[in-house]
Amino acid sequence: MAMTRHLLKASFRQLTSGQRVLPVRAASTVNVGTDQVEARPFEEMPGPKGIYQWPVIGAILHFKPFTKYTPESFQSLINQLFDTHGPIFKANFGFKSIWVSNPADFETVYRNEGKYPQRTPLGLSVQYFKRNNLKMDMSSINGEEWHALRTPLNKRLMKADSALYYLGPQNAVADDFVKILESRDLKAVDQADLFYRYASESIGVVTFNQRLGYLGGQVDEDSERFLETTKSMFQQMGIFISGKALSPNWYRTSFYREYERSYNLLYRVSDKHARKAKDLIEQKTRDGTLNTDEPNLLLSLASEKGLSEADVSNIMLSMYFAGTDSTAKNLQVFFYNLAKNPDKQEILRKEILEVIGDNGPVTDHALAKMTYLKACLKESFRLNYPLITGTVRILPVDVVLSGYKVPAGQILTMFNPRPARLNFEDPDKFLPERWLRSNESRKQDSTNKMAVLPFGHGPKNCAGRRFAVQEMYLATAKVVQKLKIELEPESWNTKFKYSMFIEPEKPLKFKYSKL
Ligand code: HEM
Repeated sequence: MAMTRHLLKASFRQLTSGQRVLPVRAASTVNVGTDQVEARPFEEMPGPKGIYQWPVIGAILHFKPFTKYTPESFQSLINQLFDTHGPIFKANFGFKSIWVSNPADFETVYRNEGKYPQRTPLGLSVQYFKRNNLKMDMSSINGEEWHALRTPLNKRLMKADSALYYLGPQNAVADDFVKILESRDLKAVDQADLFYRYASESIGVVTFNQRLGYLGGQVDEDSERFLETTKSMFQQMGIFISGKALSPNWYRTSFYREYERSYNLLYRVSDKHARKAKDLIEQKTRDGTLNTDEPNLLLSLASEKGLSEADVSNIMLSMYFAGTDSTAKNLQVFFYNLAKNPDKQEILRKEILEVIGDNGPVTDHALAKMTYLKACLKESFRLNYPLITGTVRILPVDVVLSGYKVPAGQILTMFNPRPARLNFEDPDKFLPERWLRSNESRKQDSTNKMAVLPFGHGPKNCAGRRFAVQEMYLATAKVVQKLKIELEPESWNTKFKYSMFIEPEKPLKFKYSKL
């Protein structure tokens, strides 16, 4: 029954706790995915009814001991509800939301999200910002406030060279990663840590314009604490999302206080880096060497007139934080899929050796030629969807989804893991070929581009997607170039679970052998 108690705050607490949803504009327009006239009323939308709609108790009944589901197997519960109710349903997991699984509906949602797309923030972080009287971080805010931060960032990110600019330093990070794999007898737990260090070091090159030292060499005390703190914060967020901590909405629980201490440290270190960037800008301005067209993200944002030092720190911290656990965990899953499919790994190795040889760097030209590498990553995202659900939106207008009228202001969760399976032939197989242009059946498989959206979509999509894939391409190309990735027998049939991102139920044990 302990689990039951936790589930009072259940898997969707991030939606319910202290969330701040901006007021929805008047639902004057009806944007339809199907004909509005024929659409069925919202009230008729299927979903668990009766006692399942009751506050609190309704949520509890979905989970153990009443069913076989736990917060970690939440995806399976949602899949079962889709099997029962069809492609759209409404449910109350402590908070009313609409669950959407049809890619055509995703398209309708994104088409109608407007200039300021709204997503529900994590309640735990909202409490931190409120209590500390701080501007919320970029990924937690909506509306004009969000737009003011995201617009200058997008101006840079939309340029083709925004990520390519960092290829040189990020190649060096990937080389260090390979050296460690080559030289150390790694235990499973060390490996998870190493992936985390790789992702943090690589994104640190972008957000803080420097090597932080996580893969050896010099690391100062602040940076090491920064790494440990971001890691433990993701664990805390996982605990919070699965309902295993008391809500911090009414008083500052010890769990919340620890989270607060962690966030304070992140801000302190991030502010230090932003200040350093400002100082460098001032020095370059004095020297006459400042080039505002240089695609260096930190320096160009720091020289943007409309952004304060605190804004720059906010953007960069959001990017850094969002770019650690996400990339680290998904890179591990990618390696798992390559290890499980040695024939595909061999095809990939052939491509890599043909393009960059056995010692060459990964240049932008090389990346452009590595079509199989890109297909492999896309397939890994499809087979093992990176996040627990897919993203959330609250629309400012009424829409029609799967034939039902949906009023503005509803929380819509786009359950991407489902079409990522159902829309593809042989969905349980790792088949990168399905993404290649040369593949005959590709047209059919990709008829709906919305079926696999690991980075969300639209103006509020993942701000770091170019960096995420670049870092994953680099690590994979460099490792596969030099080493064979295999799994120890005990990891061969690993099951995956979700906290925020996908992760193995037990630490993965890889084996690397020199070619
Ligand atoms: C495999 C790795 C990653 C995955 C699967 C991932 C996925 C996502 C998803 C699904 C969203 C929500 C998008 C939406 O609502 O449409 C998101 C938001 C975001 N991501 Fe990522 N992400 C990854 C890596 C990164 C990296 C490396 C960075 C930073 C360099 C980053 C920065 C962000 C930021 C700042 C947001 C919030 C954007 C906003 O609200 O404007 N992510 N990510």
